[in-house]
Amino acid sequence: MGCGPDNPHGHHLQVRRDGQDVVAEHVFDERHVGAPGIAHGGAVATVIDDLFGFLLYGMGSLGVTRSLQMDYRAPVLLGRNYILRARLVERDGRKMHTAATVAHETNFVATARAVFVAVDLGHFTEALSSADRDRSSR
Ligand SMILES: CCCCCCCCCCCCCCCC(=O)SCCNC(=O)CCNC(=O)[C@H](O)C(C)(C)COP(=O)(O)OP(=O)(O)OC[C@H]1O[C@@H](n2cnc3c(N)ncnc32)[C@H](O)[C@@H]1OP(=O)(O)O
Repeated sequence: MGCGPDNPHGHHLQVRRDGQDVVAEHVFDERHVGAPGIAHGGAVATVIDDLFGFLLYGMGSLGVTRSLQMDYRAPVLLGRNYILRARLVERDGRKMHTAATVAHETNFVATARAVFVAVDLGHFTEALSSADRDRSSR
C-alpha cells in the first residue's frame, strides 16, 4: 500500500535519507480523495506510517506501529507536491518514538507522532502462516 510497485492503488512512495531523517516527495491524486479536492486523512496516515517504516529499516530495526497519532493542521490538497519528513525522537528499549511532518513549501499541513515496537522476523512469518491457513480453510 505504501511503497511497493505492484499495487495500482498504492502510493509508490520513494524515500531517501537526509542525515538522520528520511524524506519523500508525494502528490496525492483522485485515488486518495476524501472530501472533493482533499486527500483522505487515512491516505495521509498511510504514507506517514510507511515513511516511519523506512526510517526504521534504515536504522536496521524491524518494527511495527503500536500507535500513530496524526495532527491535521490544514487540508492536504490533491495534485500538490508535499514534502514528507520523519525522524527518530527517542529509543527506549523495544519502543521507538518517531515524529513526522507533511509540508508544502513552508506550510506544515500535518504532523505525526508514533510508537513503533521492535519485533523479530517471527512476527511476520507467523502472520503469513496464519493468513495462509485461513485462506486454505475457506
Ligand atoms: C516474510 C518476512 C517478511 C518481513 C518483511 C518485513 C517488512 C516490513 C515492512 C514494514 C511495512 C511498514 C508499514 C508501516 C508499518 C505498519 O503498518 S505495521 C502494521 C500495523 N501494526 C501492527 O500490526 C502491530 C500490531 N500489534 C502487535 O503486533 C503488538 O501489539 C506489538 C506491537 C508487537 C507489541 O506487542 P508486545 O510484543 O506484546 O508488546 P507490549 O508488551 O504490548 O508493548 C511493548 C512496549 O510498548 C509499550 N506500549 C504499548 N502501547 C504503547 C503506546 N500506545 N504508547 C507507548 N508505549 C506503548 C508497552 O508499554 C511496552 O513497553 P515496555 O514495557 O517494553 O517498556
